[in-house]
Amino acid sequence: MTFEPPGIGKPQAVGQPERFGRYRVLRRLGSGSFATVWLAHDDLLDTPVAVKVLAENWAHQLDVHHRFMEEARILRQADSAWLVRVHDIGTLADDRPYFVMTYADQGSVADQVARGPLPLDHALRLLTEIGQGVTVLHRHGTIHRDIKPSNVLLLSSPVGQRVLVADLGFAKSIDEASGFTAAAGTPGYMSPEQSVLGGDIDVRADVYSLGAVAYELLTGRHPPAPPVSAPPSRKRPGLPPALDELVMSALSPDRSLRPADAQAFTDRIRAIRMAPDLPSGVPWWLRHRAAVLRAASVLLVLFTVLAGSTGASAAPGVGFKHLRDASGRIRLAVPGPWAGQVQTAGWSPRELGIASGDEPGLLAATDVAEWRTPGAAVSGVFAGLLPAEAARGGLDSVIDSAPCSGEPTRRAVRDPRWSGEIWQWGACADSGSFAAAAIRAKRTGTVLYLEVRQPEDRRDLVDQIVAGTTVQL
Ligand SMILES: Nc1ncnc2c1ncn2[C@@H]1O[C@H](COP(=O)(O)OP(=O)(O)OP(=O)(O)O)[C@@H](O)[C@H]1O
Repeated sequence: MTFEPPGIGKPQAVGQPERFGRYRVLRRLGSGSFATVWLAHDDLLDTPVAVKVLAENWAHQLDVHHRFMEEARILRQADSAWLVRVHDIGTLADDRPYFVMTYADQGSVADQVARGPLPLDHALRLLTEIGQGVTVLHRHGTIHRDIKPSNVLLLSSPVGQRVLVADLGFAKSIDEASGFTAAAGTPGYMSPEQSVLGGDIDVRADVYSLGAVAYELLTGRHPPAPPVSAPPSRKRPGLPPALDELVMSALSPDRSLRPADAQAFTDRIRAIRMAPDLPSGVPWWLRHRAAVLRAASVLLVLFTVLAGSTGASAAPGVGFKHLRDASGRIRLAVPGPWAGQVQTAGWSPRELGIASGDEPGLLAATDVAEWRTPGAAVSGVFAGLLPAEAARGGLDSVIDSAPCSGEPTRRAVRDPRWSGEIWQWGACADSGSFAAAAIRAKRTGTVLYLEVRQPEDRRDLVDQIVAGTTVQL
């Protein structure tokens, strides 16, 4: 949520207009504090565009009108590949101004981080590009003042995605900002000096926000209110110490301790990215955060979906529950006592650093929220589909860092329907045994990634879970 000066609210609801000038309106993309953004089509140049229109209830407020025009001017003048580009500007019949921008067709960085912490190399690439966008603004003599993941949009490009820094609604010229400045920004991302009414700010306010964005991309959460005392590695062990140092210095309440500007911050991110020993991927215990959060939001957690408990296929003393994921493709047989909480909403192998969208996935555990916590006394099974090419190199290509200390026992899957391998650690972080498996259906070639956590080190249970698993095409 954006912190707004008193008296500022959301724009009034408006119906869908047909056109803004030559731009044919397709649909509404969203509304901010002062404006609504529409997806439109430029029929003359045959290209989609985003059109930002000042809200009716603010059209006669001179300072808001001025700020809106200023946003368009800065973006036009800066004219950078790392910023949203402004192509045109106009006025509606009722005198409201609008400006026409590049349409960012891949959502925002906030959408990505909502799925969980990002693989390190991906997070560093995004930070480099965001830093370049903010550097362009600083060179132009502008402080953004509201850098956050939802204001960083993504555009598809021939080599993947490109970052576009957007929403300069609070931007201020460096010359004006040294005097009296109204408080503005978004809690969680704004520097301590921005929340002081009348305080003076400089480009280092944006450096603080860059630090906050870095913290969120790495840990999945924005930092606590300043002063921030724990580095991101506290939440995500294994990060390079130089990255911890950079994020903590950017988040320093004393701005003289921060990197001098966006350029200095970005140069240090680049140097960390180039280090030969940079770890990749996301530690295994962070992977399911996204799935758990998504499940919580759609209330899929906390009950067993398809019951039908039977002891027919069980090991002595163990009754199995048969479960199915939301897509209906994965079926699992899980020891009944472990299936107290079930989340069926899928997962994203992207969180393992594998290029892929959301895939079917299922987690059944005694406590789904603790699944990723090392040392937690949790038992259960996770199963998620993998793109076939991702597992071609076996488990080596899926697990990038050892989830437990010591060497696992490795064995091939012996099952009439599945091939693949299982790695099993007998004692994992003092919390029982952990097994990981990448298994390929012999008939269809479908690949499934499995994890089993259990208090004892029973191979027979892992084998039975594999044997009780089916995947529909
Ligand atoms: N160029 C664009 N391409 C695609 N979507 C855009 C573009 N510009 C803005 N949007 C989307 O339009 C919506 C409104 O954007 P806007 O910048 O007006 O406000 P906001 O950032 O959501 O809120 P606030 O200004 O209050 O912080 C957002 O969902 C944003 O992602």
